[in-house]
Amino acid sequence: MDRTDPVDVDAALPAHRDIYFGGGWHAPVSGTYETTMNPGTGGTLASVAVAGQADVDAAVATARKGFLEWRDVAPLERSRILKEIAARLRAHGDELAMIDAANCGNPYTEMRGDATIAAAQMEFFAGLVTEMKGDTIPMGPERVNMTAREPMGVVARILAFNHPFMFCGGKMAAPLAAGNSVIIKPPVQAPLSALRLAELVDGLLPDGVFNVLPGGTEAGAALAEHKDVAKVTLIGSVAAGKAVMRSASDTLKPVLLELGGKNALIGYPDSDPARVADAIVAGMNFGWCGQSCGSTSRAFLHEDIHDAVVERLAESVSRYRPGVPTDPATTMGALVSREHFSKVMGYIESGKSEGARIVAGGHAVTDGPLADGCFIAPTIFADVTPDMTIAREEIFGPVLAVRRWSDEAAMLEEVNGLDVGLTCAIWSRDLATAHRAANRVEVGFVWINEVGRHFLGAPFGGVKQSGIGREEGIGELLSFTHEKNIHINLAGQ
Ligand SMILES: NC(=O)c1ccc[n+]([C@@H]2O[C@H](COP(=O)([O-])OP(=O)(O)OC[C@H]3O[C@@H](n4cnc5c(N)ncnc54)[C@H](O)[C@@H]3O)[C@@H](O)[C@H]2O)c1
Repeated sequence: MDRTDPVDVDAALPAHRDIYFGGGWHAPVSGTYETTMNPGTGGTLASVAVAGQADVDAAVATARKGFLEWRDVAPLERSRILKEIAARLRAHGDELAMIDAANCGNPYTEMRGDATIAAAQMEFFAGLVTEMKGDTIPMGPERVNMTAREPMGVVARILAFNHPFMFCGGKMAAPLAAGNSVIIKPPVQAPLSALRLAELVDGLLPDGVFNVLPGGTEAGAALAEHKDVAKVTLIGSVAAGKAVMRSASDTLKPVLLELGGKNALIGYPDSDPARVADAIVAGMNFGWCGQSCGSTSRAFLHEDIHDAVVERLAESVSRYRPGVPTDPATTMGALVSREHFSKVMGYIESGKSEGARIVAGGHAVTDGPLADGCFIAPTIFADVTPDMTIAREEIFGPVLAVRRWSDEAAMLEEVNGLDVGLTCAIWSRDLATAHRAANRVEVGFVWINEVGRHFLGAPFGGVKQSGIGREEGIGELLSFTHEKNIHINLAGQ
């Protein structure tokens, strides 16, 4: 099946809407189900179980049993099974992409890429199973002292809504490769692709090794608090990150937090205005409505190039036009929910009322088939000042704030002036200038003359309140292990 003939949404949806753990499907103990929406049509897609404390307890117990079996599976056998999962993800990429397009509003064609990335992440970590290596410490002929890396136990992964399937498929990879069992808590707005993944993977792993608990804050908090969850991770907002860390503190479990950002793209005076304009648009991830933690949503343009760049932005952004997310021709989708749509529209109104100048967009889109969906035109504000709300808060929507600068030190101070620090893109023909700036920006990931891309193997994560820990490289695998030191006295008996 190719992109001109995508699968039917209804046919792609999972048959199961309950909670998946212990290798089977379970109705929620409370009997609670909630409808999940199609933000492109405003219609209802399905009614999905909401896991509560009792479901979390039952799931963790089966995950613990699954772990005890999985940790003893030989590494290369674990690798073989993970590669089989990856093959299923690739084989079902069309339907998974269609589920996400319908459930979270991102364009089908972009989500097709997400399914491929999830499979690639699975293959990447499957290839690293033998890299959980320890050390030996010289102790002379009578003693052996060594460290071994062991899996931790049950790992809970709580996920954000912007790439539902890619996060579910990709983030289970490292903990499973290291020999842990995994409980996925998919995003409350878009749980359906995770349920489909459970259907696809069912039977490949020992029971309880992979589990999916749809639900909201109660399920997330119960996982973070649970004494038999060895590590909890979150992809989500700064506020949720703080809540998860607080919940985890009662049992002193480690956390891995991938949180929000308000990232800068810096244009130096020697850079090419046309390239910078294209980079600004690309870095915003307008395809999925700017709903990306790494979006460079603050553009700092030197006064020598500011006007030349800004005058190109409207044309550069014109290739993104909101459309029906499930249509393969669509270049820009819908925001994930009516609630989030209203929040983003509120930010746009604040930009207008606080005196910023609209260069593009600034309004909802309701033409024809988009009438009942959550669509907003790609929006660019110029003449933004540092005190404006749109210059300071993560909007997580298709809204870009352009700043003009002349003094490098003052510009860098402003770039670093927020409590978050995830990514930064730097544009200059002079690598010394760019490298000096890369050195000074307080973030975890820097692009020079590039923007937006992730590179499998390169560690991704934030500093300050953008998070704790790194993903997408070998460090992610090792972060799901702990070191045990074993000392042997060969002459002891
Ligand atoms: N750094 C990254 O890699 C990355 C990637 C994608 C998204 N994000 C961030 O995610 C945010 C957007 O996603 P969102 O709206 O789904 O975020 P969110 O914080 O509202 O929710 C994220 C997840 O956390 C759960 N959750 C919320 N409160 C919780 C609590 N108190 N205890 C336990 N679980 C809780 C939610 O149910 C959901 O599954 C943005 O801030 C974005 O920057 C970060």
